[in-house]
Amino acid sequence: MKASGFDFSQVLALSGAGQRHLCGPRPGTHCVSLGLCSTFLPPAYLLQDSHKHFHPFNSGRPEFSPAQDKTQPPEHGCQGQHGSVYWKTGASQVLTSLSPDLPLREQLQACFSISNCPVWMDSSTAAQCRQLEAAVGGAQALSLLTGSRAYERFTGNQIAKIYQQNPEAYSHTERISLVSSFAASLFLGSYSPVDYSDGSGMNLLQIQDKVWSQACLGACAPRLEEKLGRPVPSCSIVGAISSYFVQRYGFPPECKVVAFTGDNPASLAGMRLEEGDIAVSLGTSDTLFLWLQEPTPALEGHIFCNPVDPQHYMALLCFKNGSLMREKIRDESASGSWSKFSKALQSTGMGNSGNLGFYFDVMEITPEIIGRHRFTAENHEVSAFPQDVEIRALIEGQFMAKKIHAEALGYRVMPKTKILATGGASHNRDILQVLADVFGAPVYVIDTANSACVGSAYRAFHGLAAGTDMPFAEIVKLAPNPRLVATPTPGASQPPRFL
Ligand SMILES: Nc1ncnc2c1ncn2[C@@H]1O[C@H](COP(=O)(O)OP(=O)(O)O)[C@@H](O)[C@H]1O
Ligand SMILES: O=C(CO)[C@@H](O)[C@H](O)COP(=O)(O)O
Repeated sequence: MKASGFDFSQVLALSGAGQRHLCGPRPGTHCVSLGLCSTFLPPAYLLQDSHKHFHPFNSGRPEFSPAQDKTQPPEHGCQGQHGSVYWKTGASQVLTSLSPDLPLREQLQACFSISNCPVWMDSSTAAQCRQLEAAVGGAQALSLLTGSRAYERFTGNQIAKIYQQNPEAYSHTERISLVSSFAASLFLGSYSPVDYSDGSGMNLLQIQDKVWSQACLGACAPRLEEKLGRPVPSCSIVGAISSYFVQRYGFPPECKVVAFTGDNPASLAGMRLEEGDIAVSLGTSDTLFLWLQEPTPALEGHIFCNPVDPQHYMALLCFKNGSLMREKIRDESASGSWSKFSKALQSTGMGNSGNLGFYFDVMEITPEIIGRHRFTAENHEVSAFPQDVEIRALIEGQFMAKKIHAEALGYRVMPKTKILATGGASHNRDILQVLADVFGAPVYVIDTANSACVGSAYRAFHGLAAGTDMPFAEIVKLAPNPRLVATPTPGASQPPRFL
């Protein structure tokens, strides 16, 4: 397989992202960079339930076979960051002695102490968040320590809830994996450590010292450190491929597994972000991230350890009302058609004649707010807009919120700033034009919208070379440059005429 200027057929490393994008192994190659599950891991294993939970190994769907690899669409469940998997006492022994004659599902289905595992869309842990913040001296103190104030989806709070509501299941848990380290564990045939970058999405890791915070662990659940294992740098080789994959699927025994990470850190690697750039991922959620030399934790947004440079950091803002909200407005105001949605953007002007809207059908993360709010140029709140105005109000409102929140964290659009767009909605040029106009900066896409997937491939190369101290930039220097798709319309940064 060749992609992005690299010949991946020589790669004997696996590196993944807890995400649904994947380049799986293809006949005659040894490479793999993968996003969690999709076509390679049997979708059945990680089937997702309304984005709230996923079920390791219990969906009853057909077992993976190499033939299925070619036919399964890469859309079946899995999750991004923050999801967790609970291995039952004794599971490690099963994992290390898998028979290549049997499917994973058959052998592992009894290995989990929790069958419906929480994923990032679960926001039911507000009480645990308040307890965690109180235990470490408040939201700001927690943010300084772990890079984020307490967030409902962050894994420490999810673990705390499981411990409080189901102490028996918790006490029968010998290991807790993130979705990313869970997938790596399958390939290793033993428990994989959590990497620093995905580990930063747990409210448990001291992002500067790269160790679990004893105060946070103690506030969440007892004996948690031993269940999590020691975190490792994101570019660590965590071991060799298990004999199960060698014998059953023909992986070369020399194949190494590089620590898996979350979808957003993997995307940062895939987009080869440079200082001053902003990456905007328009997936199920909308996320915005950038490379930071120094951490600047705040009460809004997150600071994670950087996945490709252990000395540096990345910032991330997550907006829950992203594509699913756009789909709702598309269905209501554009008869379910993206092309009609685009026409509405083309037929309305920048600034929407002063009409402004904020659309949060589910409780938003940044900021915590729910409901639809529409305002006319005269600042009157109204309950509806004409269809075309509604569509532009949604898209302009979404991007204005991103810009305002990013600036509150200290981001500044610079003359050399590139906006790198990825995710499903980055296929839509008209949406990207609004992005360019609101930020006043050019928008680029990389060859594939699956930046997390390609980032995992780069990380695999980087992991193999890490012992040689080769910087990530050197690893990706042959990759194609991002493609310019939208530049700000002249006058976009001027105050609108209707004011
Ligand atoms: N042409 C389009 N215009 C706008 N949005 C689109 C378009 N095509 C796909 N999408 C959106 O992309 C989303 C999926 O993005 P993707 O990056 O695959 O998701 P995930 O976050 O699950 O990886 C869908 O929810 C869909 O609304
Ligand atoms: O919670 C976050 C980031 O903190 C989300 O970005 C998840 O990582 C899921 O991403 P999508 O699959 O919805 O894009």
